[in-house]
Amino acid sequence: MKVSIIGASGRVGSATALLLAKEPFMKDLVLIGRKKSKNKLEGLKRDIYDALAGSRSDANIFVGTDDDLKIVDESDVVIITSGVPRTEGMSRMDLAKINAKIVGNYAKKISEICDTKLFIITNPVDVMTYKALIDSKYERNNVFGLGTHLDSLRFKVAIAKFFGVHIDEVRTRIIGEHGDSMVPLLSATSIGGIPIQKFEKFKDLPIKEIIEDVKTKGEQIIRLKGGSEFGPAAAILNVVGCIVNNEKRLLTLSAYVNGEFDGIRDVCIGVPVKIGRDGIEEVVSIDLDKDEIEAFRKSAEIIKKYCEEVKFI
Ligand SMILES: NC(=O)c1ccc[n+]([C@@H]2O[C@H](COP(=O)([O-])OP(=O)(O)OC[C@H]3O[C@@H](n4cnc5c(N)ncnc54)[C@H](O)[C@@H]3O)[C@@H](O)[C@H]2O)c1
Repeated sequence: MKVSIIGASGRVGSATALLLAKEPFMKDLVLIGRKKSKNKLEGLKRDIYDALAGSRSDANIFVGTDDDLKIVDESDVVIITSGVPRTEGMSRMDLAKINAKIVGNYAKKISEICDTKLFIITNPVDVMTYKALIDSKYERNNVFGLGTHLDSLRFKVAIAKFFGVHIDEVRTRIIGEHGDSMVPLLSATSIGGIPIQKFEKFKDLPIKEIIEDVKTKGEQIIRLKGGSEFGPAAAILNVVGCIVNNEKRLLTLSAYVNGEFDGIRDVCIGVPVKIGRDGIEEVVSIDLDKDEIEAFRKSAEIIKKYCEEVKFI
């Protein structure tokens, strides 16, 4: 398996590089950054090789810059994490125009080099996924973003802690924008296969507080330690693992929807997708509660407005 990470000198890129390099499926890992990041990437490569030796893993690591992007040729997946990150007090959408130029430019250049899958992490991730899809002109199954997968994991942890159960017992998801308008799906939440509403403790679940905590988790981490890295990196690894092992898991990623959900069209947004060797193999259309579909529609409208704004820049 060959995976390239664009923006590998950054927080999320470097944490992802370490996790991926340790996986037995990883053969060639390419770390890409701007020219000025070259030394940092060389240092990262050496550091990861030490970590691999210490954990009895093996992979080949290559370093490249914007000037030699051809090194990504034949990648199974190209992960894009490049961009200006949020600082305290900024919303993810504040970054849309700045980051659209960066992501769009990489998407176009990569598509001129090879056929691959583009996996977008840069925020606002739904808008960036749309931009990457438009500018790469790849088929829609080959372009997807981390979407609300990380938010869903955060929601899962909160539910597991409240009910005092192992995290694997909880199944849940959040759809919509990776941002303020995200939509937690209680209708799709179960513990040990039992709908959450059937538990006696459900009536005491502080759902509003939990959702607010999930929504602000990224901001909390920025305030406390500068930015998140391990959470996103683990979520990214989940997705790459699904592709490599053709797992066909239903994850909540940012995908192009065109009518699968209540007629919402031409936008990239967090939805349940079946992910396997061919990337997004299906956008899984599900029956939502009335308030959930209304909230999802609003979320799609917010993202769509920004997609229109960045489409041609
Ligand atoms: N989707 C998610 O769940 C999620 C989670 C965490 C972070 N993010 C996003 O991922 C992105 C990276 O976050 P980070 O914490 O690693 O940031 P970072 O600042 O640590 O790294 C950013 C990377 O982008 C590169 N970069 C910056 N400006 C550039 C430009 N003009 N051209 C090319 N490359 C440029 C930097 O050199 C660096 O490699 C951000 O947009 C952040 O908001 C998304």
